[in-house]
Amino acid sequence: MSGGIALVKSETVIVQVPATTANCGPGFDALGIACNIYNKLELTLTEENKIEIEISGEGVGYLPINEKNLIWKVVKDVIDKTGAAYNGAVIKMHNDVPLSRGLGSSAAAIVAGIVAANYALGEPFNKQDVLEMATAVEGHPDNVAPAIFGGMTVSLCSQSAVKTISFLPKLPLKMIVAVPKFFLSTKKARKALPESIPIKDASFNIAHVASLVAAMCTGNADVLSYAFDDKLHQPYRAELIPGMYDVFAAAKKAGALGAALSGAGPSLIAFSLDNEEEIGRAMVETFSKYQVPSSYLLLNIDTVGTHRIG
Ligand SMILES: Nc1ncnc2c1ncn2[C@@H]1O[C@H](COP(=O)(O)OP(=O)(O)OP(=O)(O)O)[C@@H](O)[C@H]1O
Ligand SMILES: N[C@@H](CCO)C(=O)O
Repeated sequence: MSGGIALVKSETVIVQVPATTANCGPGFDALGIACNIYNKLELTLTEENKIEIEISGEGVGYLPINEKNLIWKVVKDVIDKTGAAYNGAVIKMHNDVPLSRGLGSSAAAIVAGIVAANYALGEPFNKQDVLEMATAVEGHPDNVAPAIFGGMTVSLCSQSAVKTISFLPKLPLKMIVAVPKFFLSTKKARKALPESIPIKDASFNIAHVASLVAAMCTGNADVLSYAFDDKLHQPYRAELIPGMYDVFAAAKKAGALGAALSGAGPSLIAFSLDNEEEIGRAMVETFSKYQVPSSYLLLNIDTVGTHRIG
C-alpha cells in the first residue's frame, strides 16, 4: 500500500437507449417514436477530476472525448443536482444511432447520460424528473420522450411542465428510413423555419396531427394516406434535402401509407404495413436521381425505451 487515500468510484452502470424519429410529419416538436436501433453507454463515476471517454461505432474521431462531450455534460449536471462528491467519470459508449441524420442521436446521448448517472447515484430521480431534465437540455420533448418511455409518444410543454403519453399504435406499423450520407444539424434545420406561419397552415396541421394520433390509437388506417402531411416545417426545410418531395412520392407509389422528414432530417421516413424492401429501394433510387447517396433502414417500434442492461 502506498498510504494514499483510495479513490471512490460508483457502481458501473450500462444502459441501452433507442433511436427515435420525431415529428412524424405534422406533429412538430410533439410526436415521436422509439426505433429498434440502439446506443449502449457504460458509466462509472469517479472522485478524481478526470474524464476518460472511449467511443466505438458512430462518431469515432468526430465526437469529443473531453469535457465538451454531451454525455459528460449531462452526467455532470446530474451529479451537481445531487451534490455528490464525484468529479470525473469513465465513459464507454457504442453507438449504432447515426449522427445528425434525424434519428435522435442527441436525445439518445442526453437520455443515456441522465439515466446512467441516475442509476450510478442510487436513483434519486424518477422517470418524470428524467423527462424534464432531458427536455431542458434538448430544447423540445419529442425525441427524448420516446427515448425514455419507448413506443409512440405525444408530448407537451406547458410553462414549466413537460407531459408525455406513451402508447403502442394499434397498427402493425413498419418504418422505412432513407438515410442520406450527409449530416444536417438540428440547429441548422431549425434556422430554416419562419417566425410565424399562416393560420390556414396551422389549422391544416392541427387537423392532420389529430387524425394521425386518432388513427394510431384506434387502428383505423383510412386517413393515413393524408395524415402524415405537414405545412409547418417540411416546406421550409425542403431546400436542405434535395429531392425530398419526390422521395415521399416514390415511397407512396411503392406502397407506403405516408412519408415525412425524420426529425429535423436529412433522413426521410416512410410508414407502411407491408412492402418495406420495395419502398426502401424506391426511396434510395429517387434520392440518387438528385445526386444524394443514401441507404435505407427497416425499423420497428421499440416498446421498452431506455433501460439498464448491466
Ligand atoms: N453518442 C454521443 N455522444 C456525445 N454527443 C453526441 C452523441 N450523439 C450525438 N451527440 C451530439 O449531438 C449532435 C447531433 O445532434 P442533432 O440534434 O444535430 O442531430 P440528431 O439528434 O441526430 O437529429 P434529430 O434531432 O433531428 O433527430 C452531435 O453533433 C453531438 O454533438
Ligand atoms: N422537432 C425537432 C426534432 C429534431 O430535434 C425539429 O424538427 O426540429
